[in-house]
Amino acid sequence: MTRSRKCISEGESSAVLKLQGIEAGYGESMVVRSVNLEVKPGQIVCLMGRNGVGKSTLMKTIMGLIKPRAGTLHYEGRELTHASPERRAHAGIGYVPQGREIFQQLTVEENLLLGLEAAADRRKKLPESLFETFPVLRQMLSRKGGDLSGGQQQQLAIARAMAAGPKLLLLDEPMEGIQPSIVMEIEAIIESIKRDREIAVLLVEQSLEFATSIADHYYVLDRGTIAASGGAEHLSEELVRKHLTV
Ligand SMILES: Nc1ncnc2c1ncn2[C@@H]1O[C@H](COP(=O)(O)OP(=O)(O)OP(=O)(O)O)[C@@H](O)[C@H]1O
Repeated sequence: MTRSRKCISEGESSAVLKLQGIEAGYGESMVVRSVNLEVKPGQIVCLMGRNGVGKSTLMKTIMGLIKPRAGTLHYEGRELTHASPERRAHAGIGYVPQGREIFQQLTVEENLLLGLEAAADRRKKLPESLFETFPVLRQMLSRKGGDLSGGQQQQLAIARAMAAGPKLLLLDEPMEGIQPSIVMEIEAIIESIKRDREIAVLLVEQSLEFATSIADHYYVLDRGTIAASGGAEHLSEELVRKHLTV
């Protein structure tokens, strides 16, 4: 008895993100229901599901942009269920929303410097490692964000979220609306994050092929609840037919 309790508490403390019974929605409508989800340090976790099932709503709830109606959120063992988005960012959660939302009129450098505002150590200088992951951005520091291609803007959005050195990165459909040739560049960036294992990633992604090739773990959301989860090697055709095809 004592032994099993110990195991449970060790499991809890090792998660970088742990959601228990999360419920969230808009006005009268409940979109996300009873969601339990866990991301361990350095893991790549894929959140999958058809359009409109609540993936973005869940990501916004994790970032604190939508207040949960029930449930708890722990980040590195600390409860942040009711913390503001700013507090979560300072704690080490980086977020790249669907559609990127970079500042079109600001330069690449200014966009990146804004990302530093979330840094817990109030650093003023962009880390050199950022340009090792995103070499293309170094040559574009003085260009306006809006002048970059779709793929470069996505890189900028991810780099901005990484500038402050997060421990958890939330990526909401980073490949959406990007040319197939550029998709590979974004995939390579996520692969390099995985290689370093310093940042855990919760990734909304529709491509089964990519999810199976990169993720450690997957969750399938169906009408707001977790319909399936497991090691990414167990993502099956049957599961896809049942929960992912339209
Ligand atoms: N601001 C909002 N106000 C009211 N309802 C919303 C709002 N945003 C989303 N919804 C509704 O919540 C539900 C879930 O939307 P959400 O964007 O979370 O789904 P999703 O799984 O991310 O879909 P997609 O893959 O199309 O982005 C949908 O029915 C949507 O219409």
